[in-house]
Amino acid sequence: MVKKYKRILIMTAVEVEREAVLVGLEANNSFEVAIAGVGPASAAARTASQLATEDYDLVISAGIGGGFAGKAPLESIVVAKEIIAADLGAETGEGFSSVEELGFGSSKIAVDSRLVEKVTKAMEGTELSVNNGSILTLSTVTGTLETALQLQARFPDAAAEAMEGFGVATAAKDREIPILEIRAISNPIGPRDREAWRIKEALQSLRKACSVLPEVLT
Ligand SMILES: O=C(O)c1cccc(C(=O)CC[C@H]2O[C@@H](n3cnc4c(=O)[nH]cnc43)[C@H](O)[C@@H]2O)c1
Repeated sequence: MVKKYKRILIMTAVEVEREAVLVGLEANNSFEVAIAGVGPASAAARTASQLATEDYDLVISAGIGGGFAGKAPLESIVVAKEIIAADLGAETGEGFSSVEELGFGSSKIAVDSRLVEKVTKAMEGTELSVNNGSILTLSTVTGTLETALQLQARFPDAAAEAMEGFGVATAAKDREIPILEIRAISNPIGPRDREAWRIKEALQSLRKACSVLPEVLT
């Protein structure tokens, strides 16, 4: 049985994402939707500021994101099973070393699997395609096939990437508040083709995905 939440903070990177989330939620009073800015540093700082203003019992990082080939098609939704800072570590002659390998802490933040299952099931009840997998946080949008393949090799369970999840999750974890990350896929991860990004369509998917949240979570 998944608990019900009284006050939920949703952080989006930019205003168009915030608007999509708000339309989906239909002005539900249990939710606050705030702007994180682009990238993990801004996201962590702004989430921490927001969490200092009120008692929230759930935090969600939401927005558009890139989908890995064969894992998350355009306009589908990914609900994170785990949130991973994929570029937190060191480049070495033998490849990438994570902060875990370097002995500096953790690049992974866990998500409550029962909560993920409940939210995923509810979203599947709309006509959305919903997948679960790790969502990677990167400060740089992946723009080559080589980097995409390297990321898939390092994180075989990854379904999507975006730029804020780990920042939002770090601020939530600091206050021991549970976290979710939800991404609507706007582009494939790989060779950069900005013209092919389906931002409008992904925002529609994000709106639809968020429409189930009041019933599932509150
Ligand atoms: O086109 C660009 O050069 C560009 C560079 C940085 C950010 C953007 C955005 O559109 C920012 C919006 C937001 O979208 C997320 N996002 C969407 N697709 C991806 C991706 O493939 N990899 C990483 N992040 C992605 C991200 O969370 C941004 O905040 C455009």
